[in-house]
Amino acid sequence: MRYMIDTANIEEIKDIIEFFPIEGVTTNPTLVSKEKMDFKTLVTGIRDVIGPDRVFFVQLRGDTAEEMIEEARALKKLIGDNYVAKIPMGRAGLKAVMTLSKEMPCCVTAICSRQQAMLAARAGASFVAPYVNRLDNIGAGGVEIACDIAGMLDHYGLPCEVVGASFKNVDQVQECAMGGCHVVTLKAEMFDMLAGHPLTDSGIAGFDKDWKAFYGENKILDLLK
Ligand SMILES: O=C[C@H](O)COP(=O)(O)O
Repeated sequence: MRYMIDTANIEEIKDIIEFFPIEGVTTNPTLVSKEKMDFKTLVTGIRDVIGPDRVFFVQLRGDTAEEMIEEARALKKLIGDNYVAKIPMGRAGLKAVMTLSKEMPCCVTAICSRQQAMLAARAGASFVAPYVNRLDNIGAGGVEIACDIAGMLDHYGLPCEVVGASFKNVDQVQECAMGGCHVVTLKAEMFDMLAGHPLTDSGIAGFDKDWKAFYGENKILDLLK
């Protein structure tokens, strides 16, 4: 399973990509609006921070397939080949994917059922984004749906990956990993939740104490001089 960060906050992105293995940035209209910035400045700012080797998902806002197609082409021109067109599930979205997927990778988002994902994949989407926590919150089994979708796509050999979205805890992420989800996109605070463990902290503190008992404040390079 690979990781992306789900934010439009440039400072969060800078921080997380420095310390964690992040394949890309996903955004949505809520996250983008939260930054209260000129849209073009924000998008180019994120583009410049993540560079050309990480993917950048920006969600389209058009009401029709034709509007979405125009938006996606303009965004690709601005961002580059690492742009992924994030397209809301629905009739217009599927129609847009059938054209756009010949020009750029597409992610169909707001996926809440297995058949939505299957339709998106058949339309040509490279990614589908099921909303894990939002489904879990209503007792609809978000983790199970995301994992079933991953299994279904792999079973049929479809070139489409699950980007699990909307996570609130480590268990959801881990269960998606065990269930074959290809990617998860997480809020910034989740990365430290995944990386941390009290036994890790106490183990490392023990090494530090034992080292200092003999070598004091010397570091390895001091002792190799
Ligand atoms: O784009 C979709 C978001 O990842 C949804 O996340 P959320 O449920 O935390 O708003």
